[in-house]
Amino acid sequence: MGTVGGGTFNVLQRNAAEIARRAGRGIEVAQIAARHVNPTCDLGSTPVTDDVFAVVNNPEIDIIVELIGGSGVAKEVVLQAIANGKHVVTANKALIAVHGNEIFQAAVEKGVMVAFEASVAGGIPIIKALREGLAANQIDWVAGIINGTGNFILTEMREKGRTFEDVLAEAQALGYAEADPTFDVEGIDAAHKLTILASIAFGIPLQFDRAYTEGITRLTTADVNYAEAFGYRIKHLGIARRTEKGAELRVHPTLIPAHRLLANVNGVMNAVMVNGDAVGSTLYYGAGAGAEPTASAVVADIIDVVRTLTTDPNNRVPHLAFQADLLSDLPVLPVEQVETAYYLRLQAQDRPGVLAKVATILSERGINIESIIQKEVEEQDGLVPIILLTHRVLEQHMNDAIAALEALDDIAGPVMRIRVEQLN
Ligand SMILES: NC(=O)c1ccc[n+]([C@@H]2O[C@H](COP(=O)([O-])OP(=O)(O)OC[C@H]3O[C@@H](n4cnc5c(N)ncnc54)[C@H](O)[C@@H]3O)[C@@H](O)[C@H]2O)c1
Ligand SMILES: N[C@@H](CCO)C(=O)O
Ligand code: NA
Repeated sequence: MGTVGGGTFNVLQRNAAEIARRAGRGIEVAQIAARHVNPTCDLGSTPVTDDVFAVVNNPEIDIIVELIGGSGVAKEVVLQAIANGKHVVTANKALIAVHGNEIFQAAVEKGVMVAFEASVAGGIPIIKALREGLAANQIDWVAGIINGTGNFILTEMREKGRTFEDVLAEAQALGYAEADPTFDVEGIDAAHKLTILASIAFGIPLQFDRAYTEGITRLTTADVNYAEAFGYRIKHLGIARRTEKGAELRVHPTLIPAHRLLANVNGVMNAVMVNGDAVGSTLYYGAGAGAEPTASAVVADIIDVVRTLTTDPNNRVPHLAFQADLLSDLPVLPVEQVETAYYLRLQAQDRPGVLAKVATILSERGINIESIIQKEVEEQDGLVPIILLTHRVLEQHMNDAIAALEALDDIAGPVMRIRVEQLN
């Protein structure tokens, strides 16, 4: 009965009549396990226990809705529910991304469903869209803003000049952040969600440990402003792309052209772009976190499960969109094998010839400069910033170039690098 649990209870009560008309039968909250009753809920006579396994083992119950979070007791709850022949609905992306292969296998063996729409992009029905609406397509890439807390922080910093810590505290108070908010700001939560999206898009097993993850904590206002000067915005994106060599799976701050719709997704809103070979580019937008937006997805899953109760278990929509025995072994590429364009910001000594040395290091590694800004103003200690955009290059060549740049006497401190995507 936390944020999402309370929201789910309230939506189920408020919309009970509409939900029953859709599901074909009433849906009753038979029992709740909670440490504390959520003060937004009027429980009436609904029984509450503090023993979650009392619910999981209650023979009167058909569907267990797991809204605890994490991979501790939540994993036990889900596996025990499956073992007891109950269907499961969860919002827990950490659990699905890390233990989903095991959980789905157990569910298939027992002939039960595990539904997890709320786990990715909150209320946006992106799993439904990918798994069913786009089932005709070969999906080429998926790119999205899939952490509400992080996007809220970046938006408030950019638009109102607020500090990182101040906005994070507000996101926590609003119920957007994970129990451990480093999951939000270090990109772990987004990597959990991207792992799930990539599996459903490409038909590969869940491989969270292969995802490349970079957070937003190192971004500075200067980078945000320089990006704008080049006509870009910085967004924290999850990107999954199918290439001939394998699948890219990466979460990192990204410069995207300011006119793209994704660049204009602000606050706690999420958006996911999906590119399919038949449909082209499609975009899904909505609230990525919060009690009732997330409950919207949880309740939709409950309705889905209720409608499917009478379906032959062998004939249901597969958990990962593709038949469980037909997943592909397309490898997830190490990030060094990923090709992107780059934004680089260097702190250079204000002496002649520095720019030429920088250009030489880049060109020796086949890296073309697209545009460059060299600030006239000294910022500090005789240093002037050089900001440049490159054409696309393999990450391993860029790593090599950055190491060479950082070794120059004329360059002070680490080089700031942000990947650039055109998303077309
Ligand atoms: N908050 C959001 O906007 C959002 C959006 C999408 C998905 N999610 C996911 O939903 C899940 C829940 O998130 P939340 O924000 O509601 O978290 P929360 O911390 O508000 O709620 C979790 C609740 O679980 C309770 N709990 C913990 N252990 C328990 C136990 N053994 N028995 C009974 N209750 C127990 C806690 O007391 C708490 O009330 C997480 O997996 C989260 O990642 C959250
Ligand atoms: N902490 C998550 C909740 C939604 O999954 C977010 O901010 O996006
Ligand atoms: Na969703």
